[in-house]
Amino acid sequence: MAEGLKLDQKHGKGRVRVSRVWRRIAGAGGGDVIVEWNVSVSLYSNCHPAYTAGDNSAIVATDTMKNTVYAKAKECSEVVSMESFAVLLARHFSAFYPEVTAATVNIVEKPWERVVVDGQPHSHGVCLNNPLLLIFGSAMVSKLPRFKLGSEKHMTEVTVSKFGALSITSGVLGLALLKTTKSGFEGFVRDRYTLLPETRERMVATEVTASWRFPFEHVSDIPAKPFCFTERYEGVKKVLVDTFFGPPDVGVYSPSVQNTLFLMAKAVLNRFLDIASIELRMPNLHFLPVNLSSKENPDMVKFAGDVYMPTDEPHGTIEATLSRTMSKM
Ligand SMILES: O=c1[nH]c(=O)c2[nH]c(=O)[nH]c2[nH]1
Repeated sequence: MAEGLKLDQKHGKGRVRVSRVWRRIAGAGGGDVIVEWNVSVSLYSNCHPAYTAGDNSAIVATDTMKNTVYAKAKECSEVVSMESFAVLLARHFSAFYPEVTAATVNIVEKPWERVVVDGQPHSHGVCLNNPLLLIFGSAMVSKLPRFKLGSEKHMTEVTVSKFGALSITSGVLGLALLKTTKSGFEGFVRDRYTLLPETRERMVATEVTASWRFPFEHVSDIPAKPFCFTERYEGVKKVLVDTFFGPPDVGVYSPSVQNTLFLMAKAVLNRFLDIASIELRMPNLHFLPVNLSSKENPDMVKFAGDVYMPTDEPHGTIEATLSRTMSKM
């Protein structure tokens, strides 16, 4: 490497789309299982000569990485969670290639769900965002309490080093939540640039991105139970949503997105001891009160908590990570 320069690099294949079908006998909790995953792979290896001298001898071709995703999907003869598939892939890349020191695998799942026809789970039909859906896939998964909202997606990121050191997170992407009331924002800094009025009555809307880290530090620490990650995903989503909304009849007052975010994160850590930390990103998606008037028509639309203009930009960006320390919070 040239004097005074440092090169950090990795390479991989992004957005490898794979779908795996497991054929199963129809019947109680049965039927075909299909998943659709968008997989990204990054490999850490010493490829400096490729950058600096055109020497590709240490490069695993990204095309090979793509092929491996399909080959490993084929090898999974039993239904696997996407976290388990990510671990399997990351272990393969870091162990199989002498050049590779660590591998990161990201997966985002498209939320296909078994369709229900005449109250009966269909043996081979799935659709996206089915609000009626109560089960998906195998008998084991079907026993989980499903929490169905909308178009949110399940994601995971797994890194495995050559010696099995592990980092594993799961998350939810785009969990859209809105309350028509029980939200306000008061007491913030006021200066000559401030126009926003203080309020104890507003709508609040967000699209939560959450990512929670498991405490497993080595591949051998991963629980043997096949669907523990899927179960945790459903559980975390439910805790996040329940905390955001509060009880169905009275709700819960939110003095800021910041406070609600904190309570959501804390509820997850309190409920699930196998989660070490959680990162929440909660954009504040503004619904602007609509007032329309002209000299001739001063009261065309006068806002009375009824007509809003939904916006998604610009939006507030509220983000925080809550982690366990040794002492109890
Ligand atoms: O809950 C809120 N947090 C903010 O930081 C903020 N800033 C703002 O303009 N509105 C809001 N609302």
